[in-house]
Formats: sequence, structure tokens, C-alpha cells
Amino acid sequence: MSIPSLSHNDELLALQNVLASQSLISLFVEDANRTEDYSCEASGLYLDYSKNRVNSRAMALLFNAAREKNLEQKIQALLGGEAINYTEKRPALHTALRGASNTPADKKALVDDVHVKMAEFVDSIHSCRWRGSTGKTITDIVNIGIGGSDLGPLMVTEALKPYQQKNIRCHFVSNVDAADLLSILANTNPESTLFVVASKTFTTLETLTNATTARDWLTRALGADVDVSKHFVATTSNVENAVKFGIDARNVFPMWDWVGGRYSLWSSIGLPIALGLGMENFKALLAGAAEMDNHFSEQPLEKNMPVILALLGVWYTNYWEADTHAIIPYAHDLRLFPKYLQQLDMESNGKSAAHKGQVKQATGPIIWGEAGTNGQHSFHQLLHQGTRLVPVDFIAPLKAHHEHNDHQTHLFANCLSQSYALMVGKTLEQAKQEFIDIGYSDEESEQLAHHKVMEGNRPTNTILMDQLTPKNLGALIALYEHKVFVQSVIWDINPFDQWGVELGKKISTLISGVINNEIDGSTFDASTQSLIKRYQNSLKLDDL
Ligand SMILES: O=P(O)(O)OC[C@H]1O[C@H](O)[C@H](O)[C@@H](O)[C@@H]1O
Repeated sequence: MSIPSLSHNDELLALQNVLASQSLISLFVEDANRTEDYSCEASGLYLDYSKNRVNSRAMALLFNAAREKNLEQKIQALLGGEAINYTEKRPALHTALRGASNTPADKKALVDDVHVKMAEFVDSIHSCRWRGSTGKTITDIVNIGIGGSDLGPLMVTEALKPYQQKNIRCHFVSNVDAADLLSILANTNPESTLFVVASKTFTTLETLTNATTARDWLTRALGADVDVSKHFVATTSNVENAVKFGIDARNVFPMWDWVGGRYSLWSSIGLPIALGLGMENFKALLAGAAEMDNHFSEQPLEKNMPVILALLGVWYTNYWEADTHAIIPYAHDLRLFPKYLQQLDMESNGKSAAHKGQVKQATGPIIWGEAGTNGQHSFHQLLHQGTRLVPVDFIAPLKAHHEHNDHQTHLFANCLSQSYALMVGKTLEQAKQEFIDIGYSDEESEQLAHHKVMEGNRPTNTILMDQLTPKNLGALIALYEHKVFVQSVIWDINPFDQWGVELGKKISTLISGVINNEIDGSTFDASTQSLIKRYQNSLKLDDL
């Protein structure tokens, strides 16, 4: 594939050249107000983007480019419920789930009904009115889902551990590898376990396979006449399939095709969040996101946090040839955030098809990351001295939920030290002096100094919040959702479909058929046929 990684705005190309030879520190020297000018606040979040390789002209050109793509109108089209997901002819109204101010009235009514149903159910579990089939109270919730029906609720539940309800434990099973499910079942009591089968389509192989095995486990343990309805509920837009699976229609929490899977944690797919953290905290999560939605809708592009983050990303992807973008939260509880963003960003913008024809520039970057400080002791070496440019988002709550301020201060100081070190780097002279200081000769120090040189000028954003609360987390997630949307507008792609994942799914069904000798496998290539054979042979060995 030969997609040019650079776009064709001549002035931006020329500016990139100028800025590439200018140190980040010199930009601070030139502009005493740089920190104030290159920062903004929204919905409890503070973004400092001053450590980026931009000046006011570059930002102005990027905002212009966004206007040329009709970004302002597209934002209103998204929030107003237009069929913006044009390949599937439907809106993408995740903002309606959290009550953004321009939510269409018909959608609001649907969402309100489901929230009432969720609240009643959560209350019945927490107040022990809902009991398992043998009369035991529910202590363990097992969410069975994958992709968007797993990553969001899992990440939020982990991130908000300090808000976890006592007496309820949440578990998440996603992989079709039974090792995942079995490791959870080994530590749960069937009498007090509730399974939430989470699948927008209710057709996903992994989820249905796991749900079937979970139901078998339950009936084996509690007898064939067990009242399964006391242990199984579903969150889905396909009520019919959930009922066919054997889930009582009253225990199905609906969602709709106008909510994308990776944008669905705000819908009934968030039921395990509400069960684990309480409905109030779930609502606070939604409120934080709604506040970010309103900021996104109302603020001019120049003060709009998702827009700024998005344009900086476009700048590095299309003008600096950055292939990846690292997300490094300095909060242990946010350690799953990079993984969550991988689906949100890469499944949305990992596309080469433009609205018409193919894209003309590189699109979504590879998203990766890990919680600080752990990443410092593994991959930060590459961030500081590698040959690739990796823009980084550092995310840090100021206050912890514990009282160990010494830990928190170390954590925060490390976060700032990384963005500072990435910016200033280390010169040859400084490196040489360090060798001399530890006793190396002048000649040795001269020879070795370049190993310690750090180029610096590596761009970073820093996003701060007072504390990792449900409201702030809601705002943070919505910030990245909207960032992804803005980038899709600039790149002229549809971020709400995911045709690329379909082919592999279809082929896996065929290969299962070949393995089970139900389908002729001779149309597969020699490599695939030989690998299938090896698997079949291992099955034969098991039979001996
Ligand atoms: O919720 P489900 O319908 O089970 O879908 C689960 C996941 O599967 C698909 O492969 C998509 O790539 C994801 O976007 C989706 O979240």
C-alpha cells in the first residue's frame, strides 16, 4: 500500500520544516504566555498542550483545515442525530445516552426508560430483593461480552475501584479460550452468581459460546430444573435472539442500532458498571460525558479540547510521519485505558476508504501505552532515544483515593519528569560530563558520550484532573471519543463502521467446518491446509 504520509497543505509543510529545526524550549522562551495560550479546560479536565511542536500559525492553519472540512457543521450533525454513519445508514448517537443538550426527544425517551429499568434492577440486586434460584443473594456479576461489550465496562469498573459497592464483585469474560471463563467460574458460587450476556448483535461467536458454557455450568451445579432466569440477564439490541437463547424477555435490557459497540458503555451495556458501582455513580459518569459533549458542541474550535487534541494528532500523523501515539496514564486504576482506546481509536479510524474512493493521507495511528510509572521501566527508553517520533498523552489525577501522599507525589513527579525530559533531552556536552563525573577518561567520555545523548523535542500533552471520579472519567472518555470523530472528519472516513473485522470472522466459521470435516478445505492455501492438519492430528492423538 503506498499512501503518502504527508498531506498537501504547502504552508503547513513549510512550517513543519521550520518547526523541525526549532527546539521546544525556544518556543517557551519566545512566548512568555505559551502555557496559558496552549492550554484549555473542559468538564473538570485541564489540557496543557504547550509541549507540542506547534506555533500559533501552525495551530491557525490546522483550525482552518478543520473549517474547510466543515467540522463545525459535522459536529452538529453528529449530536443532532443525522445518519452520519453513512455506510450503515444510521446515526451514531452515543451522546444521547448521556443526555447531551441537543439530544433528539424520541431518543431521550427511549434512553430514560432503559435507565429506569436499569435503576430498578440494580436496586433489586443491591437490596437483595433479587435472589438466585436457591434463595441466595447475588454476590458475583459475570459480564460475558467482547470488544465494545467488554472493554468499556471493564475499563470503567477497574478505573473506579474506589467506588465499588461492598458485597458485589464484577468479573469480565471475553475470550473464546475457555481458560478465561473457567478461571472466573473456579472462584464463583453458582447459587450467588448473575451472568450478564452483553452483545449488541447477540450473534457474536465468542459471547454465545461462553454464555452456553456458563449456562451448562449452572445447570450441572444446581440441577436441570434450576430457574436460569434468576441467573441470566442480557444487554442487547437483538431482544429476539436473547430470548431465543433462553433469557426471559423481562430480563433483557435494550440498546439500539444507533449506538456503536465501541461507544456503548453509556447504554445498557454499562449495566455491570451500574451493578458494581451503583446507579448514582453510573449517572455521574454519564453527566461528565454530557458536559464534555456540550463543550464539544458549543466552544469555538480554538478552545475546543477534543478538536485541539485531534488536530495535534493529525499534525504528527500527516506532517511528521508519526505512526503511533502513546497513552500513558499516571494512575494505576487507569491502566486499562490505553487498551480501551485501542478499540475506540483503531477500530474507528483504522481505515483506508474515504467517503468517495481511497484516502489520500495516512489515517489513524497505532494506539498503545501502559500505566506510569511501569512504562518507564520498559518502553520509555524508545520514547527518549528511539528513532521514531511517538507523541504521548500523559494523563494524571492530582489527588489519589488513598492517603499515601508520598506515593502520589512520586507518581506525579515522575509524570512531569517524563514530559520535561522528553522535551529538553540531553546534549553531547552534558552526556560527556556525566561520563567524566563517574571517572571515565576524557577520551573514553568523548567516545561514549553519544550513547547518552537525548535529542529531546519529543511532543507531549498533559491532561490533569482533580481526582479520578466517575464524572471526570466520563469526561475523559468522551474527550477521546470526540477526538476520534474530529480526526475522521479531517481524514474523510466513516469512524462508525468496522467492515475490516468481518472477513476473519466468516473465515473462522469455515475453518471450524473444515476441522470438523463438514466442509472441503482444498480451496485454502497449502500453509493454511497444513496448519489445519496439524490441529486435526492433535485431536486424533487426544482420542487415542
Ligand atoms: O456486542 P457484539 O455485537 O457482541 O459485538 C462485539 C464486538 O464485535 C465486533 O467484532 C466488532 O468489531 C466490535 O465493534 C464489537 O464491539
